[in-house]
Amino acid sequence: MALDKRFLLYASGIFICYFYFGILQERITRGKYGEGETQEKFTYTLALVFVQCVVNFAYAKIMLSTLMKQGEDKTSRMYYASSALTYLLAMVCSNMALQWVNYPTQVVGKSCKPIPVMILGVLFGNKSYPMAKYLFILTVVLGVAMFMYKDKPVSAKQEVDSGIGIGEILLILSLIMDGLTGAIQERMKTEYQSKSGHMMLYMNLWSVGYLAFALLITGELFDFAGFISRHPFVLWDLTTFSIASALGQFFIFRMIADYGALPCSIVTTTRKFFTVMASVLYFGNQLSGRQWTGAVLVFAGLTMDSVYGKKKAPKKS
Ligand SMILES: Nc1ncnc2c1ncn2[C@@H]1O[C@H](COP(=O)(O)OP(=O)(O)O)[C@@H](O)[C@H]1O
Repeated sequence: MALDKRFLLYASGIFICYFYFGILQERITRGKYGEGETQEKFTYTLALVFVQCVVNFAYAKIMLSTLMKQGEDKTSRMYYASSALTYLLAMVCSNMALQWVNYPTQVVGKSCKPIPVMILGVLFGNKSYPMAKYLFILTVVLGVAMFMYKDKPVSAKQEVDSGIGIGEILLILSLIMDGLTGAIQERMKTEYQSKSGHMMLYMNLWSVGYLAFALLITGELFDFAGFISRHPFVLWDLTTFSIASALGQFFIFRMIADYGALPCSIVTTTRKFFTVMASVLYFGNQLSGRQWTGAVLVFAGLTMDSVYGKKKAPKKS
């Protein structure tokens, strides 16, 4: 992973925008709306992702017709249609998983993202990496997972550990979808030299189409409209959330187009690690021994990767 100025700019953009995105996402989805008997929760995942994709699309459209003209796009529409589907399924599966596993488990699970991105990139994205890179990425992922994993409080009632359940299966499916999305994006780049703005525009356009269909079929659109009319102030949070999402995704697509899906997933995973680390330190908590080991592994893996991970393996034909 080359650490030039542009890379650092994109990484900072992702860190800042998704930090704000995370706060708003939690405020919207965990907030309580109304008082007493009529109090309700926000349960409109499809609608939330729909609004997000509409704003992402609009942002890409505005950028492409003003500041960031990127010329003609020859990318196969099949690639946009399929990557939009895998990108949506990844989000839907990880959200659905929350019905069976708790939030920290979901974050730890999803922090393995660089692994499927790497493996499926090699299998389906025509990518190849030097052997050492696998080791560095594994070190980073292991470090992040060790850092984030929460021991169950001793006083809590021991639940029967059922091993792999529906929640875990959904997380694995979500990771596979993330890996496929990255692999298709790599193919777009090598076969059509697809540009960041075009990828953002069309992936979100297809997603809006799929989601509009799903919203109508499930009837969620009407429930969501009712919710908005009962709690119109949520529109403000939805707007700022979507703007953070569009700005963040802009950097994500720049990162993918210029550096690839794997460096992008390493940055997003490292971002989660830093967010948790900042909150531990901010609240004056001590890092546990396991967390220290995790942090050392993350830094060691990232440093090794930025120093030695650059060498390209011979390209597959
Ligand atoms: N390869 C990608 N292509 C398009 N959008 C992406 C990609 N990777 C991440 N994103 C966007 O960034 C958001 C946050 O991603 P990330 O930080 O990796 O967390 P997670 O996937 O666990 O939700 C995703 O929900 C998605 O909207």
